[in-house]
Amino acid sequence: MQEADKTANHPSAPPPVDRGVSLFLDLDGTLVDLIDRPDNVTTDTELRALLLAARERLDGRLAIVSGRSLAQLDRILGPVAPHLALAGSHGAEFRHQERIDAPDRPRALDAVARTMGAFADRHEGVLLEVKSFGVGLHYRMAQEEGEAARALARALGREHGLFVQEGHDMVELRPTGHDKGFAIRHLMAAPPFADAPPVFVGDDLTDEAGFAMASALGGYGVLVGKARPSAARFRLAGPPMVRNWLKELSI
Ligand SMILES: O=P(O)(O)OC[C@H]1O[C@H](O[C@H]2O[C@H](CO)[C@@H](O)[C@H](O)[C@H]2O)[C@H](O)[C@@H](O)[C@@H]1O
Repeated sequence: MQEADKTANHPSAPPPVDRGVSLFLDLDGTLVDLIDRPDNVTTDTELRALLLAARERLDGRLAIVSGRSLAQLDRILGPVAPHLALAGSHGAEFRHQERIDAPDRPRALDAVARTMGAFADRHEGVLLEVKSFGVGLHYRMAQEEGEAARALARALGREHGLFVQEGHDMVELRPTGHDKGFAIRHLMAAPPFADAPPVFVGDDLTDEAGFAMASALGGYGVLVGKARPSAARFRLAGPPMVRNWLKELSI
Protein backbone atom coordinates (compact mmCIF):
# COMPACT_ATOMS: atom_id res chain seq x y z
CA MET A 1 0.00 0.00 0.00
CA GLN A 2 1.26 3.51 -0.84
CA GLU A 3 2.42 6.09 1.67
CA ALA A 4 -0.15 8.75 2.61
CA ASP A 5 0.08 12.19 0.96
CA LYS A 6 -0.39 14.95 3.58
CA THR A 7 -1.43 17.49 0.97
CA ALA A 8 -3.90 15.41 -0.98
CA ASN A 9 -7.51 16.48 -1.20
CA HIS A 10 -8.79 12.93 -0.64
CA PRO A 11 -11.47 12.95 -3.33
CA SER A 12 -11.97 9.24 -3.41
CA ALA A 13 -13.90 6.82 -1.28
CA PRO A 14 -11.96 3.87 0.10
CA PRO A 15 -12.20 0.49 -1.60
CA PRO A 16 -14.52 -2.08 0.00
CA VAL A 17 -13.05 -3.33 3.26
CA ASP A 18 -10.66 -6.18 2.53
CA ARG A 19 -11.31 -9.08 4.89
CA GLY A 20 -7.59 -9.35 5.53
CA VAL A 21 -7.20 -6.02 7.32
CA SER A 22 -7.35 -4.90 10.93
CA LEU A 23 -10.04 -2.24 11.24
CA PHE A 24 -9.75 0.60 13.75
CA LEU A 25 -12.73 2.92 14.10
CA ASP A 26 -13.06 6.28 15.80
CA LEU A 27 -16.44 7.01 17.42
CA ASP A 28 -17.68 10.63 17.52
CA GLY A 29 -17.99 12.15 14.06
CA THR A 30 -17.14 8.80 12.44
CA LEU A 31 -19.67 6.22 13.60
CA VAL A 32 -22.13 8.76 15.01
CA ASP A 33 -22.94 12.35 14.06
CA LEU A 34 -21.60 15.18 16.17
CA ILE A 35 -24.23 16.76 18.42
CA ASP A 36 -24.29 19.64 20.93
CA ARG A 37 -24.11 17.61 24.13
CA PRO A 38 -21.47 14.85 24.42
CA ASP A 39 -23.44 13.12 27.18
CA ASN A 40 -26.38 12.58 24.83
CA VAL A 41 -24.42 10.56 22.27
CA THR A 42 -25.59 7.00 21.91
CA THR A 43 -25.58 4.19 19.32
CA ASP A 44 -28.60 2.55 17.72
CA THR A 45 -29.23 -1.16 17.38
CA GLU A 46 -28.40 -1.15 13.65
CA LEU A 47 -24.94 0.29 14.27
CA ARG A 48 -24.31 -2.11 17.14
CA ALA A 49 -25.27 -5.07 14.94
CA LEU A 50 -23.08 -3.75 12.14
CA LEU A 51 -20.06 -3.55 14.43
CA LEU A 52 -20.56 -7.11 15.62
CA ALA A 53 -21.01 -8.37 12.05
CA ALA A 54 -17.87 -6.54 10.89
CA ARG A 55 -15.92 -7.95 13.80
CA GLU A 56 -17.09 -11.42 12.83
CA ARG A 57 -16.09 -10.98 9.16
CA LEU A 58 -12.65 -9.76 10.23
CA ASP A 59 -12.07 -12.67 12.62
CA GLY A 60 -12.04 -10.33 15.61
CA ARG A 61 -9.76 -7.67 14.10
CA LEU A 62 -11.98 -4.65 14.85
CA ALA A 63 -11.27 -2.09 17.57
CA ILE A 64 -12.72 1.25 18.62
CA VAL A 65 -9.97 3.86 19.00
CA SER A 66 -11.49 6.89 20.68
CA GLY A 67 -10.87 10.04 22.67
CA ARG A 68 -13.67 8.89 24.94
CA SER A 69 -12.88 7.09 28.18
CA LEU A 70 -13.53 3.35 28.47
CA ALA A 71 -16.43 4.13 30.83
CA GLN A 72 -18.00 6.42 28.21
CA LEU A 73 -17.47 3.82 25.47
CA ASP A 74 -19.25 1.24 27.63
CA ARG A 75 -22.20 3.60 28.01
CA ILE A 76 -22.36 4.61 24.35
CA LEU A 77 -21.80 1.18 22.81
CA GLY A 78 -23.95 -0.66 25.36
CA PRO A 79 -24.04 -4.46 25.13
CA VAL A 80 -21.65 -4.51 22.17
CA ALA A 81 -18.77 -2.93 24.12
CA PRO A 82 -17.57 -6.10 25.90
CA HIS A 83 -17.21 -7.82 22.53
CA LEU A 84 -14.91 -5.21 21.01
CA ALA A 85 -11.30 -4.26 21.61
CA LEU A 86 -11.30 -0.71 22.99
CA ALA A 87 -8.61 1.97 23.07
CA GLY A 88 -9.91 4.94 25.05
CA SER A 89 -8.73 8.40 26.09
CA HIS A 90 -6.64 8.95 22.93
CA GLY A 91 -4.58 5.81 23.57
CA ALA A 92 -4.14 6.09 27.36
CA GLU A 93 -6.32 3.12 28.30
CA PHE A 94 -7.13 -0.22 26.66
CA ARG A 95 -9.51 -3.08 27.18
CA HIS A 96 -8.90 -6.14 25.06
CA GLN A 97 -9.83 -9.74 25.75
CA GLU A 98 -11.02 -8.75 29.25
CA ARG A 99 -7.65 -7.26 30.16
CA ILE A 100 -7.49 -3.57 31.11
CA ASP A 101 -4.30 -1.53 30.65
CA ALA A 102 -4.29 1.96 32.13
CA PRO A 103 -1.74 4.17 33.84
CA ASP A 104 -2.42 6.07 37.07
CA ARG A 105 -4.64 9.09 36.64
CA PRO A 106 -2.56 12.29 36.98
CA ARG A 107 -3.83 14.18 40.04
CA ALA A 108 -3.31 17.44 38.14
CA LEU A 109 -6.49 16.63 36.22
CA ASP A 110 -8.52 17.34 39.39
CA ALA A 111 -7.10 20.86 39.65
CA VAL A 112 -7.70 21.37 35.93
CA ALA A 113 -11.32 20.20 36.32
CA ARG A 114 -11.89 22.78 39.07
CA THR A 115 -10.49 25.66 37.00
CA MET A 116 -12.18 24.60 33.77
CA GLY A 117 -15.41 23.99 35.69
CA ALA A 118 -15.34 27.55 37.01
CA PHE A 119 -14.80 28.78 33.42
CA ALA A 120 -17.79 26.75 32.21
CA ASP A 121 -19.93 28.14 35.04
CA ARG A 122 -19.08 31.69 34.00
CA HIS A 123 -19.71 31.20 30.27
CA GLU A 124 -23.17 30.19 29.17
CA GLY A 125 -23.24 27.33 26.68
CA VAL A 126 -19.75 26.06 27.56
CA LEU A 127 -19.75 22.47 28.86
CA LEU A 128 -17.19 20.79 31.10
CA GLU A 129 -16.32 17.17 30.38
CA VAL A 130 -14.36 15.19 32.98
CA LYS A 131 -12.96 11.86 31.80
CA SER A 132 -10.68 9.26 33.31
CA PHE A 133 -7.64 10.67 31.49
CA GLY A 134 -8.77 14.06 30.29
CA VAL A 135 -10.70 17.20 31.13
CA GLY A 136 -12.24 19.25 28.36
CA LEU A 137 -14.23 22.36 27.57
CA HIS A 138 -16.85 22.16 24.81
CA TYR A 139 -17.88 25.40 23.07
CA ARG A 140 -20.05 24.00 20.24
CA MET A 141 -22.98 26.01 21.68
CA ALA A 142 -20.85 29.09 22.50
CA GLN A 143 -18.46 29.61 19.58
CA GLU A 144 -17.51 33.07 20.82
CA GLU A 145 -15.88 31.46 23.89
CA GLY A 146 -13.63 29.15 21.88
CA GLU A 147 -10.58 31.39 21.87
CA ALA A 148 -10.73 32.01 25.62
CA ALA A 149 -11.27 28.29 26.30
CA ARG A 150 -8.23 27.36 24.20
CA ALA A 151 -6.11 30.05 25.87
CA LEU A 152 -7.10 28.75 29.31
CA ALA A 153 -6.23 25.19 28.25
CA ARG A 154 -2.81 26.27 26.95
CA ALA A 155 -2.04 28.06 30.24
CA LEU A 156 -3.19 25.08 32.34
CA GLY A 157 -1.27 22.70 30.09
CA ARG A 158 1.95 24.65 30.70
CA GLU A 159 1.28 24.85 34.44
CA HIS A 160 0.59 21.14 34.90
CA GLY A 161 2.67 19.56 32.12
CA LEU A 162 -0.39 18.21 30.31
CA PHE A 163 -0.98 17.88 26.56
CA VAL A 164 -3.41 20.30 24.91
CA GLN A 165 -5.65 18.24 22.64
CA GLU A 166 -7.85 20.30 20.34
CA GLY A 167 -10.88 18.76 18.70
CA HIS A 168 -14.13 19.73 17.01
CA ASP A 169 -15.41 22.70 19.05
CA MET A 170 -13.57 21.52 22.13
CA VAL A 171 -10.22 21.66 23.86
CA GLU A 172 -9.02 19.07 26.33
CA LEU A 173 -6.05 18.51 28.62
CA ARG A 174 -4.70 14.99 28.81
CA PRO A 175 -1.48 13.24 29.86
CA THR A 176 1.43 13.22 27.42
CA GLY A 177 3.10 10.10 26.03
CA HIS A 178 0.35 8.54 23.96
CA ASP A 179 -1.94 9.26 21.04
CA LYS A 180 -4.08 7.32 18.59
CA GLY A 181 -0.98 6.27 16.64
CA PHE A 182 0.37 4.71 19.81
CA ALA A 183 -3.01 3.02 20.36
CA ILE A 184 -2.94 1.41 16.92
CA ARG A 185 0.70 0.31 17.28
CA HIS A 186 -0.08 -1.16 20.71
CA LEU A 187 -3.04 -3.17 19.44
CA MET A 188 -1.17 -4.24 16.30
CA ALA A 189 1.56 -5.82 18.43
CA ALA A 190 -0.65 -8.73 19.49
CA PRO A 191 -3.20 -11.20 18.09
CA PRO A 192 -5.61 -11.02 16.42
CA PHE A 193 -4.45 -7.71 14.89
CA ALA A 194 -0.75 -8.44 14.24
CA ASP A 195 0.24 -9.07 10.60
CA ALA A 196 -3.03 -7.74 9.14
CA PRO A 197 -2.52 -4.21 7.69
CA PRO A 198 -4.35 -1.54 9.71
CA VAL A 199 -7.12 0.62 8.30
CA PHE A 200 -8.06 3.53 10.54
CA VAL A 201 -11.21 5.61 10.06
CA GLY A 202 -11.54 8.95 11.87
CA ASP A 203 -12.58 12.56 11.53
CA ASP A 204 -10.79 14.76 14.04
CA LEU A 205 -7.35 16.27 14.67
CA THR A 206 -6.61 13.55 17.23
CA ASP A 207 -7.10 11.01 14.43
CA GLU A 208 -4.16 12.30 12.35
CA ALA A 209 -1.66 10.34 14.47
CA GLY A 210 -3.77 7.26 13.78
CA PHE A 211 -3.79 7.87 10.02
CA ALA A 212 -0.01 8.29 10.01
CA MET A 213 0.51 5.10 12.03
CA ALA A 214 -1.87 3.08 9.82
CA SER A 215 0.13 4.19 6.82
CA ALA A 216 3.48 3.48 8.49
CA LEU A 217 2.33 -0.06 9.31
CA GLY A 218 1.36 -0.80 5.71
CA GLY A 219 -2.31 0.18 5.75
CA TYR A 220 -4.16 3.45 5.24
CA GLY A 221 -6.38 6.06 6.83
CA VAL A 222 -9.88 7.14 5.88
CA LEU A 223 -10.84 10.72 6.72
CA VAL A 224 -14.50 11.28 7.57
CA GLY A 225 -16.04 14.68 6.80
CA LYS A 226 -14.92 17.60 4.67
CA ALA A 227 -11.65 17.39 2.75
CA ARG A 228 -8.65 18.93 4.52
CA PRO A 229 -4.88 18.37 4.59
CA SER A 230 -4.57 14.98 6.24
CA ALA A 231 -2.41 11.89 6.47
CA ALA A 232 -5.46 9.84 5.43
CA ARG A 233 -5.49 8.39 1.90
CA PHE A 234 -9.24 8.17 1.35
CA ARG A 235 -12.30 10.07 2.47
CA LEU A 236 -15.94 9.42 3.32
CA ALA A 237 -18.28 12.39 3.66
CA GLY A 238 -19.87 11.50 7.02
CA PRO A 239 -21.04 8.81 9.44
CA PRO A 240 -23.88 7.60 7.15
CA MET A 241 -21.27 6.84 4.46
CA VAL A 242 -19.11 5.04 7.01
CA ARG A 243 -22.13 2.95 7.93
CA ASN A 244 -22.77 2.06 4.26
CA TRP A 245 -19.11 1.17 3.80
CA LEU A 246 -19.31 -1.14 6.83
CA LYS A 247 -22.51 -2.69 5.48
CA GLU A 248 -20.63 -3.84 2.36
CA LEU A 249 -18.34 -5.78 4.67
CA SER A 250 -21.18 -7.59 6.37
CA ILE A 251 -22.86 -8.77 3.12
O1 LIG B 1 -12.04 10.12 19.27
P1 LIG B 1 -13.52 10.28 19.26
O2 LIG B 1 -14.27 9.04 19.58
O3 LIG B 1 -14.02 10.92 18.00
O4 LIG B 1 -13.81 11.32 20.44
C1 LIG B 1 -13.40 12.68 20.25
C2 LIG B 1 -14.16 13.53 21.23
O5 LIG B 1 -15.54 13.28 20.99
C3 LIG B 1 -16.48 13.94 21.82
O6 LIG B 1 -16.55 15.30 21.44
C4 LIG B 1 -17.02 15.47 20.11
O7 LIG B 1 -18.36 14.93 20.03
C5 LIG B 1 -19.36 15.63 20.79
C6 LIG B 1 -20.67 14.88 20.66
O8 LIG B 1 -21.09 14.78 19.34
C7 LIG B 1 -19.46 17.06 20.30
O9 LIG B 1 -20.41 17.80 21.07
C8 LIG B 1 -18.08 17.74 20.40
O10 LIG B 1 -18.14 19.03 19.80
C9 LIG B 1 -17.01 16.92 19.68
O11 LIG B 1 -15.71 17.47 19.92
C10 LIG B 1 -16.15 13.75 23.28
O12 LIG B 1 -16.99 14.54 24.06
C11 LIG B 1 -14.70 13.98 23.61
O13 LIG B 1 -14.42 13.56 24.94
C12 LIG B 1 -13.83 13.16 22.67
O14 LIG B 1 -12.45 13.41 22.94
